[in-house]
Amino acid sequence: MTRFRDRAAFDRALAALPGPDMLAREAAASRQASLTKPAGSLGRLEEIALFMAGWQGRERPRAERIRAALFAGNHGVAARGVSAFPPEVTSQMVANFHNGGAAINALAAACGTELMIVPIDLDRPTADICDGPAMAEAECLAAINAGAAAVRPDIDLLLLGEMGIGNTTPAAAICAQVLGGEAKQWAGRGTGLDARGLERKQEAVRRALALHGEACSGAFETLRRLGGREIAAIAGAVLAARMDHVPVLLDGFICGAAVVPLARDNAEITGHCLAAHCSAEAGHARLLEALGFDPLLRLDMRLGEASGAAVAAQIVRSALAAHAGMATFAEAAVAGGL
Ligand SMILES: Cc1cc2ncn([C@H]3O[C@H](COP(=O)(O)O)[C@@H](O)[C@H]3O)c2cc1C
Ligand SMILES: O=C(O)c1cccnc1
Repeated sequence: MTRFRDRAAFDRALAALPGPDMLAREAAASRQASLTKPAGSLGRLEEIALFMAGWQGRERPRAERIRAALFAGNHGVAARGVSAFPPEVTSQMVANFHNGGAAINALAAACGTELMIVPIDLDRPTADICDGPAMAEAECLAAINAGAAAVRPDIDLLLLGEMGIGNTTPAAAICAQVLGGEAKQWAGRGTGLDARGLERKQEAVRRALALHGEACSGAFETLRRLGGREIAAIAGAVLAARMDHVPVLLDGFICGAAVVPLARDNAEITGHCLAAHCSAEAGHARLLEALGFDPLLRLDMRLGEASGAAVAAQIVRSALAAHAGMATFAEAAVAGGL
């Protein structure tokens, strides 16, 4: 199924976002108030349980079917030496994901999530964003739909992540374009660039903004000009998840940057998303603040691949285990507080 037939369908979906099921959320809140603990004593775990209840439409939300969707794409701008690694690492890592040898394989197994790897046209890198738009309209739409195709309404929680050598450069360009600020505030060391590499990366972001800035009129056009296939796929998955009432855990800097153009068009888009962690990439803390996210974890991770989301999924599991499994004051014959 193609979720978005054309750019207009994408725009329409973004303009008409469904909200959470407030009745289910209220039912979950009354259950929570009756559980054998001082009110509020499970802190953010309580908020997470209510968030999940609202988006799943269940008083006792589930974490049985968790899917990590990992999108991969290649980037023309990588030829400018903006990454510490060569572009062929993208497809080599996709092979590694299939063989079970990457960090995300271990972390997804540790928290019992299904792992879906979606390489998108790896043999056709996007155009260099310093020279022209990253993608043609049809290519961007196809990438957005590849992201949307990873979403099913029966998923309890969707983790999103990416792999694409060079992709912190388009991510930084998107942030600088939509959120403002200097290229150097958004361009970080990525996979471990040295000082000269960092200068090349900042220059690439400046050139991309000078070329595309005024033409980035809305979410689709910003993703098409400055993004990449895996970035557009994440944006498509976030929007499709909202349409299907599937809660989302966003991974790191690149994943967050994919949401930034959507949030400029409709700030409500972040409602069904949690930020898994604050990565060590330079611009991530500022990005999270701009989107209004308070990340679940701060572990100085800077990997991508949905790795931070897979760790944070354990916290969501814990929140739901307490919410569904605890006894009420009445059931346990424990005296209630004042
Ligand atoms: C072996 C390896 C595994 C990775 N897994 C994720 N990334 C991460 O690094 C890349 C972004 O950083 P930059 O913009 O500096 O290239 C993305 O592929 C991201 O997912 C990796 C990078 C490498 C080298
Ligand atoms: O924040 C991230 O997820 C990240 C940072 C650097 C490189 N790859 C991913």
